[in-house]
Parts: sequence; structure tokens; C-alpha cells
Amino acid sequence: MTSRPAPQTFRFDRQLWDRFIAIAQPFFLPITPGSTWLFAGLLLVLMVTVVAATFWITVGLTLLGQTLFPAFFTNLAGGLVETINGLLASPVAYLAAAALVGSGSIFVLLRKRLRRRERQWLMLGILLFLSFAVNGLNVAISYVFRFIDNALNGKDSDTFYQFLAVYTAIIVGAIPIIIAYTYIRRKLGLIWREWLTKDYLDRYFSDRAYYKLDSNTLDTEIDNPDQRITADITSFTGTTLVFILDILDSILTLISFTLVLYTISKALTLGLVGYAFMGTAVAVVAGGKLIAINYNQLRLEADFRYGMVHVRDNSESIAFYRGETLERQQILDRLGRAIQNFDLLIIWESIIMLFQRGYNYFTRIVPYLIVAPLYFAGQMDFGAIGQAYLAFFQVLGALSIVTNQIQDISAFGASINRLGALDERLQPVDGAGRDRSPAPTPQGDRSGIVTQVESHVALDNLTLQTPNAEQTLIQGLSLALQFQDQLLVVGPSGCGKSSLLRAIAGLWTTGDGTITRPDSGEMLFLPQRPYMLLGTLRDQLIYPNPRNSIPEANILEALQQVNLVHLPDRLGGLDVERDWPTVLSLGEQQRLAFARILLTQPRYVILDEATSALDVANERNLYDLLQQRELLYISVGHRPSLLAYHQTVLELSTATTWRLLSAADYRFNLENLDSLEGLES
Ligand SMILES: Nc1ncnc2c1ncn2[C@@H]1O[C@H](COP(=O)(O)OP(=O)(O)OP(=O)(O)O)[C@@H](O)[C@H]1O
Repeated sequence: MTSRPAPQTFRFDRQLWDRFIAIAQPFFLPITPGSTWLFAGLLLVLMVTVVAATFWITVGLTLLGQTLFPAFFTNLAGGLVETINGLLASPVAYLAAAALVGSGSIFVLLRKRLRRRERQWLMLGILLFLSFAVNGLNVAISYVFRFIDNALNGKDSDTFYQFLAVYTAIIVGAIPIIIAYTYIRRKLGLIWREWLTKDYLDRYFSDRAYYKLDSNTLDTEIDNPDQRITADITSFTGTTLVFILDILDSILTLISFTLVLYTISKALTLGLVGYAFMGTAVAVVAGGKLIAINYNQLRLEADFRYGMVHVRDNSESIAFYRGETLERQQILDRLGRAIQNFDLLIIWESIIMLFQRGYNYFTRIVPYLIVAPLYFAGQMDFGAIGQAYLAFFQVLGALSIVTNQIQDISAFGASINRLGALDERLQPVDGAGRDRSPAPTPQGDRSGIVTQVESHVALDNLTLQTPNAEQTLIQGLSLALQFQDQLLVVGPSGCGKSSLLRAIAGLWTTGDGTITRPDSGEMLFLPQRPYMLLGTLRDQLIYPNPRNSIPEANILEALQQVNLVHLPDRLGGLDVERDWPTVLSLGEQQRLAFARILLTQPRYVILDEATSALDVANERNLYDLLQQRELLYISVGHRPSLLAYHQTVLELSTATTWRLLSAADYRFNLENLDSLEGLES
């Protein structure tokens, strides 16, 4: 994955929001037209449910407290009991009851549309409730300290100790609530990560998206999909929950403490709101710059890591070439680009921090400036100063959530863009909670080859181009193969032999004409360098069949037929895991790949120089095995020895022309050419 220019237009805009919804919503509600409004509505209904439930729990606890500690509640918390009784006698009680029943019914009615997403809604509801509870406790603590300060000021030791006891009781109740809140939030993040990763993986492996996204083939815009599916999803799910809950929490804090602050000083409240909005506006503008830098950082870090993985995967070749100096330099270059961008990141973060610190420190004196004159004039009790101070900073904190977290929000925005771009490229898979049409891929725009699935192979007036349509490889090719036919494709290097096989397999579709071929499940493709998956020897042999689908006796028989019977003994059995591309020679890997044909028993086989590393005796053995089976096979190869195992030869040239002739005629031409060359020399 080479370095490529990154898109530079990252802002807090509509596209970022749409991408966020496209990634975040399906975990809670399948995406269908108009469903985002429903999602927002459901979040509101959830909040209403939680507020109503909190109301009834507060009523219950106050009444219980009054029964258990009548003296305390009558003398010192009389205001609370009065308020509760007042609320119970007012329409608020009916509203709270109706809200609870109504919102509960909405969730029951929508159960079908939620499609087994009840668990996440329940956890979100519990989190909201716990967040409410912590907020309620904070308000209670602000009053407790006001009473403590006043008791100190009035030298009233009884009240002082009673409120210290109340404070202790509140803290004992609050600690488990805070721990439960953190645990449930992280657990929900984990469940979400698993869900979202599975969803991306389903789509990544459907319709060969992993191949189309590969930067070596078509869609170079999506760099490092591996990093997007691993690191970006993890940070997305964790951060989204923190932000959503922080924002909801800020709204609550804002409502509860603005009320407290407003009762103390109206001027202070209004001034504060204006100040915080100004701070947020400045932060949003500066944050837009940070999103672009963070986006680049994620890409450059992934490129750097990929460079290291590439060396690990190719260690033997590098060791043969003694290519350490160049490899080291390439990796250092990648590191250099990551460091350079990070340098820019810390410069911008420092500029933003300068603004944040100024913003936060300057505001410290504001409440004193406004409240102290009221106290000196005797219009306010002493305890109210502390309470105003506390309320002021709670409200400021809530209003400044964007200002204070702009670095995190920008990093989050970059993750959203990376995941969103990948999301738009991947096809939706049934049941994954998406109902959008995928964005057309570059390949989709250009593909012109029509594929028909039938039980034979035929090419009709086929013109084949490379995926980027830069090069035309073959023009006007027509041929038809019947079951059990054997075709050999020959031609000079780079003329398009492998590309023709790619087109038949359906990997390349740029060009014109028609390809008729069987369903890809009936075909097996053997490339020159066999693919060795991560796993045991057994896994290698049965690939691509599911585990345990082939009896051991068949596996051992296949090994014997391809001359690898000694392999399990040499390596420690069928179930040993090794780094197969390094422990097996290329010839052994090619024979192992042939064993896959014997075990999978496809009806159509495509071999791209699949025996190039074998001696003639082993090659003959393998082709004999193919000929004993009822199947159609197409080979690509340069060796004349292959002619013996094919009836027809397709000869391609670098000038996009082609010839179809019998193997006998081709051999005859070849021999004549050889004798002519012999005469000339
Ligand atoms: N992903 C790609 N994108 C663009 N061009 C490609 C891509 N892969 C291969 N090509 C080009 O297509 C042409 C045909 O490649 P192909 O691999 O089919 O050749 P070949 O005939 O099989 O060669 P060889 O005998 O050396 O394996 C080459 O010029 C190659 O550079």
C-alpha cells in the first residue's frame, strides 16, 4: 500500500454527519428510508422513559426516607418532602405515569423493527438512568455543601455533623453507581465493536470486495482497509458511546445546574451561556483543521505498520537479495512521513490548548466577581457563594464539551471519515441492517463484459482490458469448450494470459463481449504461487472446503497421489500449524495445491503455470491425475511438455491478436520453427 494523496476536505459538515449515522445507527435500528428520524425519536422516547422512571424512583426513595428518618426529613430536608408532595398532587405525576406507559408501549410496538436489538436499547437506558442518578447526586451534594458552609459560618455543630453524615451516605451510594456506569458503558462498547466488525467483515468478504478494494487492483482510494476494520472500528464504538453519554450528561447537567445558578444570579447565567457559545464556535473552526491532520495520521501510521508486515511476509526474499538497506530506508521514509504529520498535529493541538487554557483559567474569577458584591451587600448567604461557584463550573463544563474535547472530537471525525468511506464502498448484505444502494465503484462504471452462468465455457467476441482500462490485452476472442475439453493458453510474457483467466473467474470485467462459464463454486483456480492460508496442514489440503468436511483417509490418499505422502511424518502430523510458504518448497506447495483438486473434485479447473516449479515426472503425474477425472481444464504455461496434456492451444500475442489451433498443429509449427532457426544459425 503505497502513499497516496489524501482527500483534504474534512469539515464538520453534512457528509460527516451522514457517515456517522450510516455507521452508528444500524446497531440500534436497521437503516431504511426515513429511519434516522425514527432513531432520533426513539432516543428521545428513551430519555423520556428514563426521566419518568427517575421521577418515580426519587418519589419512592423520598417517601421511604421520610418513613425511616422522620426527624431528619421534617426538620432539615423539609423542602424536598414538600416539593415531592407538591409534584405528586400536580399534573406532573400524571404526566410521568403516562410517559412511562406510553414510551414503554412504543418500544413494545416497535419490537419487530428493532430486530433483536433490545439488549442495546436496554443497556443504553440503564446508562442514561445511571447518568441521571449521578447528576441528581451532584445536585444533592451542591446543597449539602451549602448547608455545611452555612452551618460552619453560623457555628451550628449539630447541623454540620448531620450533613457530613448525609454526605457520607451519598458517597457510599454514588461509588457503586459510578462503577456500574463505567462497566456497562465499556461492555456496550465491546458488544457494539463485535457487532460492527462482524458486519464489516460480512461485507468485506461478500462479492469479492476484499479483492476489489485491494490497492493493487482497482480502488486505490481506500487505503489500509485492515486498519479501518480493526483500529478504527474499536475507537469508533468506544468514543461514540463516551460522546453520546457525555452529550446527554451535559444536557442534564445544564438543565439541573442552570436552574441552581439561575436562582442565585441571572446575570451570571446569561453571561456564561454567551461566553461558552463563543468558545464552542472558535473550537469548531480550529477542529476542522485537526480532522484533516488526524485523518492523515491514521493513514500514515497504517502505511508504516504495513511496511513492517510486508518485510515480515517477505523476509526470505529480502534475505536472499540482502535488501536490508533499502527496506530499512523505505520503512524509515514511512516513519518520517508519520512523524512529520504528527509534528503538525502537536503544533495545532498546542495552539488549540493555548486557547482552551486561556478560556478555562480566565473564567475562574468570573463567579467571584459577580457573586461577591451580592454577598457583601447582604443579599446572599455565605454557603450560596460556594454553591454558585460549583454550579457555575458544572454549567461551564457542560457548555464547553466541544471546546474542551476538540482534539478527541477531531480524531473521532477522522475515524468516521475512514470508516464511512469504506462503508460506502462495501455492498450491503441481507440482514445487516442496511437498506442503501451502494455507491457505484470505479469498476462498476467501466465493466462491460457480460457473464452468463452455464455448464460450459465459451467466449464470444471478448475484448479484455486491464481494470483501469489503460491497456487492451485481447480483442475479439471467440471460442467454445465442451465438458472434458483441455485448453492450453500460450504467448509471450505480459500478453494477457493470466488476465484472461482472471476474466473467466470473474475477477476482471473491464472490456466487452460475453463470457459463459459455470458457477464459480464449480471451478477451482490454481495460481503459479499457491495460496497458503494461516492454519494446519489439514486446513491447507481441504481449502476452500469447510473444516471437517473431508475424511482423513481421503486426505492421506490425495497426499500419496501427489507424491507428498511423507509430509505429515516430516512435519509432525496433519494438525500442526506452520508458516507454510517458508517450510514448503514451491514445488511442494504446487503439489499440495493439486491435492486440493483431488479432494474438492471440481468439474472445472484453471491452472496458471501451476506446475512451473515441478520436474517433468511430477508434472506428468499430476496431469495424468487430471486426465483420469471427468473435468474441463484450462492451463497457462510456457513449457512444450504441457502440449501432451491438452487438445487445443490458444496462442495470444502482445498485439492483442490470437490464434486457436490443435495441439498437434501447434507442435508441428513449433518444431518447424526450431528447425528453421537451426538452419539459420
Ligand atoms: N492489476 C493490474 N492493473 C493494471 N494492469 C495490470 C494489472 N495486472 C497486470 N496488468 C498488466 O496486464 C498485462 C498482462 O498481464 P498478465 O499477468 O495477464 O500477463 P501474462 O501474459 O500472464 O504474463 P506472464 O507470462 O509474465 O505471467 C501486463 O502488461 C501487466 O502489466
